[in-house]
Parts: sequence; structure tokens; C-alpha cells
Amino acid sequence: MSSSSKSQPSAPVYKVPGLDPEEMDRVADQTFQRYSSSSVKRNGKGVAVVWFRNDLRVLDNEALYKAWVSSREVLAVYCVDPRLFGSTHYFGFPKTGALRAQFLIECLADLKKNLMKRGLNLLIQHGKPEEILPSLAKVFGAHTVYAQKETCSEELNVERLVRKGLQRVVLPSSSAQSSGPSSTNNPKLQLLWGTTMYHIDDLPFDTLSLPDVYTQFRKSIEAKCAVRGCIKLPASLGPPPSIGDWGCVPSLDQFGLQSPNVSKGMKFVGGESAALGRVNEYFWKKDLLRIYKHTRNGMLGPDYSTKFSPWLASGSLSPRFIDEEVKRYEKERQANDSTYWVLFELIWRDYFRFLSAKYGNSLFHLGGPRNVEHRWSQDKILFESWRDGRTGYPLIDANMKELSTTGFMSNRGRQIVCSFLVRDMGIDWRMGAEWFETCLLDYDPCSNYGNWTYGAGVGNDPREDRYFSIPKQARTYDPEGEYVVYWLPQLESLTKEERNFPGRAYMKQVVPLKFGNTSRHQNQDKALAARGTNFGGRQTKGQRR
Ligand SMILES: Cc1cc2nc3c(=O)[nH]c(=O)nc-3n(C[C@H](O)[C@H](O)[C@H](O)COP(=O)(O)OP(=O)(O)OC[C@H]3O[C@@H](n4cnc5c(N)ncnc54)[C@H](O)[C@@H]3O)c2cc1C
Repeated sequence: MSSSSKSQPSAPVYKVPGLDPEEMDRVADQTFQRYSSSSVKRNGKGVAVVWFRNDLRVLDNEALYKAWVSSREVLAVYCVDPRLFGSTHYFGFPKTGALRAQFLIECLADLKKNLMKRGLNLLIQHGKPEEILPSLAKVFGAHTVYAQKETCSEELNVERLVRKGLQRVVLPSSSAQSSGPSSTNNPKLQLLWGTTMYHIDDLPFDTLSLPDVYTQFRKSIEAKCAVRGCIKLPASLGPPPSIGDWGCVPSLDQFGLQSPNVSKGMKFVGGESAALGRVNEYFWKKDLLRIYKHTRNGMLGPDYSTKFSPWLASGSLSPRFIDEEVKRYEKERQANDSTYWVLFELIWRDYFRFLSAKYGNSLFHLGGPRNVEHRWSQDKILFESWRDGRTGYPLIDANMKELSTTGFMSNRGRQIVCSFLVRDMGIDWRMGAEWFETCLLDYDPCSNYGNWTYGAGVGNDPREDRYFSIPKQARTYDPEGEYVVYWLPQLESLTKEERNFPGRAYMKQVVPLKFGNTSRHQNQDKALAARGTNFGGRQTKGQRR
């Protein structure tokens, strides 16, 4: 049967995880139980504040653990910081799009629920942490604010301001934790490392001497470090301090955003319960971990890769928990190249996080960590054709439509659209990175800007020079054109060869005149070289991941 005679493809919405809410809760409760311990001793006094940031979870949360053991009462707080809903730095896109805002709302609702199951609650306040936290510390006489440490400048700035604000609070002497002649009666800010699988203190080098080649980094930590075990806590952490109004989980209209309609593709459910449900579904229920290495380059549907990233980015899922689940799977089912490969990818995530500590703000600069000089275009028409999925390349257009509809795109898709924007269109890579910042559910400054600098050839490793030939990518990763047709159903009646190179009719529909050129569809590389929109043949040498 030729592909053109296939019946009209349906475009289902895939809920991720595909479990019903009761099943998600059951999995979460069972997991919490496994990670509960009655032998953890509490020997503290007074009140400790846990300031939740990108660590929206109960399981394996060191800030929560430290607060609990160091106090008699834990006050858990989330600050809805208006700066999160401002504009991106260079190009003024919305900093948080409606899809990620919705995901965050779901994370907060679930965190509140899970804290309440453990006898606590979540105080939700609207405003800047540097204003809210000192005033709470004062009212409750809190000796310490515990929080997860971040590494990028905006977050570091907030940490600095919170610390400064706390220094201005004077507590009655009975509330102060420290003692000795130099101690003051201010509440302290204690920041704890918690985002990565490998702990920063366990690395065999300090971050400033981090290897610039990923493989060197990976081999070194695999040989010399172990992943720490997940932290255990008692089943009951209460009672919390007495508070009249705990605040409400925000709604989208409070952020001036409209409810997104995920009419196609994947609809992710936010929160720790969904995260634990997804791990259970992907590893145990569907047994997909067994084949991950061979499916991970897919683009269509929920099962080709883990889809853990949105929960990892919001901190609703601990990478150390994933590590423990992989080890458990290897013991109970099997260990193979796929079980290892999930950890291999998580080491990439760690790597980008540690790189951000090494390179600081240069990660966000045009020349990247190596300060590479290159003339980029900021052509608005070209950029918008890419952003809106109207380039005339179905593979690019389909991926960009998936991103704006769902907030997600596969790793393969991200590499392809990044290469196309920066290498074929010659557009300033920061425009692409900022658009991803707006849209991605899993937006994380380190992974996003780290990957974009690599893709643009300005990353810390000069050997990482990635060009992706769109025809080759389409033939290899979407040979039947199924992915493209899912997002561009108007191409359904075409043969599988035509679906990725559909000719003039499709071009006319979508392509802005300036970039439109049907001949490029037949031979992209040649046509691009002739138009001078590539980087002078650099593409032929690029590494392909
Ligand atoms: C241009 C570009 C921008 C990106 N922006 C982000 C981002 O903002 N946030 C983000 O989490 N990932 C980002 N990635 C990395 C990667 O595409 C996603 O992590 C991955 O697609 C998420 O899907 P998954 O959870 O199913 O991944 P899987 O294939 O199942 O991998 C498991 C986990 O490993 C980690 N991982 C895998 N690949 C990478 C990678 N290249 N870099 C860092 N971590 C990785 C993720 O945490 C992921 O959840 C970006 C990649 C590119 C090329």
C-alpha cells in the first residue's frame, strides 16, 4: 500500500503520564512510603522556613529535610515572583508562556496536597522573595530559610537580595540558631545543592576546572564519584505554624494569561505525583526503559523517550530518584545499553548545570563562553517564519507547531530546528533560545542556553559543531512522513517522499517571499550555499548526535 492511500491519520492528544489521577496518587503514595523513615531524628528548635523554588517536590528534597531536622515547626513557602512573568532579556518575548505557567500551577497544587498529606501545608504568596521571606522570618521568628541553590544570574541575584533582607531582620535572642561572640540574631539563608544527579561537592574537580569536553567530564565522574542516595523523611512532618490564610494556588488569569488548549500532541500533567507516575509508567508498567536507547530519537507520541524533563526542570522529580529506579530496574528486570543511556543523558543535564557555574553569564552572550565572533542576522520575517512553523520545510514546521501547541519538542527536533535557524537562516541564536525559553515546559536556563550555544557553534567545546541536513534528518527520522503529517495534515495525501519535500503548493501556503525557493526542497544544501545563507560549507563537517 502506498503511503498516499493510507486513511486520514487521527491526531490524538496523549496525556503524559497516561495514568488516571487515582493511579497517579496511588503510585505517589507507595513511593513516598518506600522513602519514609521513622529513624530520622529531629533535634531542632523554633521555626524553619523552606523556600520552594525549582524543587517543587517532597521526595529527596534536602531543603525540606534540613528544615525539618533543625526545627520544631516547618513553614513551607512558595513566592509567585512577578519577574517570572516579565519579558525575555534581549528580544522581549514572554518569559513564561501559558503552557509552562499552567504546568507550574499544577506543580504547586500537587506540592500543597503532598505536603498536607505529611501534616504540613504550603503558604503561597505573591511577590518578590526578598520582600516576602524576611517579613515571614520576622513574624515567625524563623532562625533559617532553607532553599535550593541556583547557578544562573537572575536566580543568584534573588538569593543575594534575600540574604540581604534577612540580615536586616533582628530576632529575639531565643530564636537565633548560632551562638558565640560573633553571632548575630538574624535569620540565616542556607542554600543547598539539589538539582543534579551527581552532587557538586562530590565532583573530582572544582567547577572552575570543569573539563570542556563532555566525554572527559562523564568518564571522570563515572570513575570517581557515586550518586548519593535519596533523602528519607518521616511520614509525618507536622504540625506547621498556625496561619489563618495559606493563600491560593494561582490561576492563569492572575498572570494575565489565557488557558492554553492542547488540541494535539502531548498534554503533560504538572506535579510530583504525575512525575512519579511517569517514572512508574515508563520504567515498570510499559517496560520502555529496556529499549530507550533505540527509540530515543523518535519524535511522535509519548513513548519514544522518558519525557521526564518538564518535571526535572520544575524540580518535581529528583534525578537521584531516577538513578535509584534505574538501578532497581537493572536488578529486578535487566541491565543493558538502554538502562545505562538514561543515566548518560542525565549526565548531560548535570554537565550543563555545572558549566553554568563555570562560565556564568557568558552562556547568555552572543559569542558564548568562547566569545566567538560571527555576524548574525536578526531578520524578523525569517525568524517569524521559523517561530510560527512557516519555513516551507515540513520537518521544521511540524516541530515548531508541536512546540507552540504543547510546550514540548523531542531532542531530535530541537537539534534540527536549532541548526536550521542558526546555520541555514543565519539568525542570531539568542532569538531561538529566548523563544524556547517562552515555550518549553522543561525550560531550564542551563540546559537551554547550553544546548543553544553548542548548536550555534559558540559553546565551550569548539569541537561540538553541529550541522543537521534537513533532507537527511527527514529520511532517517521520519521516513514515512508520519510525524510531519501529524502536525501538517494538509500533506496527508502526498507520497512519503513528497511529505518532506512537498513542492510549490505547500511552499505558497506558508513561506514568506524572502526565503521561499522551491529548488531548495530538492537539494537543500546546494540551494542554501548558492544563496549564501549557510556558513560556507561548515555543515559538511558538523558532528551529528
Ligand atoms: C536547542 C536545545 C534546547 C534545549 N533546551 C532544554 C531545556 O530548556 N530544558 C531541558 O531539560 N532540556 C533541554 N534540551 C535537552 C533535551 O532536548 C531535552 O532534555 C529532552 O528532549 C527532554 O525529553 P526527555 O525527557 O524525553 O529526554 P530523554 O531522552 O528521555 O532524556 C532523559 C533526560 O536526560 C536529560 N537530557 C537529555 N538530553 C539532554 C541534553 N541534550 N541536554 C541536557 N539534558 C538532557 C533530560 O533531563 C531528559 O529528561 C535542549 C536541547 C536542545 C538541542
